[in-house]
Amino acid sequence: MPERWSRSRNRIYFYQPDTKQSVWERPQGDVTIAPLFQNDAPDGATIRASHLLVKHAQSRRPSSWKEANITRSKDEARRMIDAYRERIVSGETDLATLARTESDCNSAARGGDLGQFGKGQMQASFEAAAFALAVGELSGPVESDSGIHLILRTE
Ligand SMILES: O=C(CCc1ccccc1)N[C@H](Cc1nc2ccccc2[nH]1)C(=O)O
Repeated sequence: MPERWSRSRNRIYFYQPDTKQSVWERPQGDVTIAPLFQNDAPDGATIRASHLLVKHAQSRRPSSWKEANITRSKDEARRMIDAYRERIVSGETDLATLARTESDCNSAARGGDLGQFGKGQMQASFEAAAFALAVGELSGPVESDSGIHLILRTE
C-alpha cells in the first residue's frame, strides 16, 4: 500500500498524515500525493504549542543558545529527534523537560512553549503540522527551514 502524502497550499511541502511527518522535498518511492489538504481550524482560530527543535548544517540559522556553530547533518538531527520522541512516548520524560536542555530554539527557556499562535505566523510546514494535532498530541518529525521539530499541541 503506497504511503499517502498531502501537499500544502502556499510553499509546496508534503505532509504524511499517518506519521505526521512534514518535509519540503517530494517523497520518493512508492507514494501517492493527495491533492491540497485543508486542515480543520477555522480562520482566526489560535492554538498553543510547545516544540523541541534540532537544527542542522542546512538550517536557515545554524546557530543557537546551545551551540554557536551547528555542523551536524540533517540525518543526525533526524536520529536525535527520533530518539527524543521515543523517550517521550515511552514516558521516560516529557517534551517540556527535554526542550529546556536540548532544543535549539530560544523557546527552550520556557520548555519549548511558543504561546498562542494563529495561521500565517509560523512557517507553513510547522503550522500545518501543529494545526493538525489534537490537544495533547505529539507530532512526528516536522521539517522546517529552521531544522527538525517535535511539536506538542497544548491548547
Ligand atoms: O524563530 C525563533 C523564535 C521562535 C519563538 C516564537 C515564539 C516564542 C519564542 C520563540 N527561533 C528560531 C528557531 C525556530 N524556528 C521555528 C519555526 C517554527 C516554530 C518555532 C521556531 N523556532 C531560531 O532561534 O533560529
